[in-house]
Amino acid sequence: MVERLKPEDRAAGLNDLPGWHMCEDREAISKSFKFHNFREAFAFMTQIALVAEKMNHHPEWFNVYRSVDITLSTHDVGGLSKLDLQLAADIDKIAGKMQ
Ligand SMILES: C[C@H](O)[C@H](O)[C@H]1CNC2=NC(N)=NC(=O)C2=N1
Repeated sequence: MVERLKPEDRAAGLNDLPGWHMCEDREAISKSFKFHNFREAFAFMTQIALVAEKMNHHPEWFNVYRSVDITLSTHDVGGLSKLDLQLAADIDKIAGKMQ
């Protein structure tokens, strides 16, 4: 069972994830991405979906046209775990490859 991160580990992890920030209303992190068009935004989401399935750790996200807003938290622990930091890093890697 994955553990909820201690505040210091959460802060350290976030430091290594530019653009990701803590949500104001809950223990979760979030980042917004913008692409050239819907096709690219959806390709981004498709690649994330494959990684998320492998990890058995799934994003909350909101897509409108070429924007994708992603929120990560670990529902099983009611907060953040190392899985959220891992998935955030993987998401940034996917976004980086698309530019
Ligand atoms: C039973 C199953 O392992 C769990 O529900 C997994 C699936 N995906 C998950 N995704 C996220 N973001 N948090 C979880 O706690 C979680 N738990």
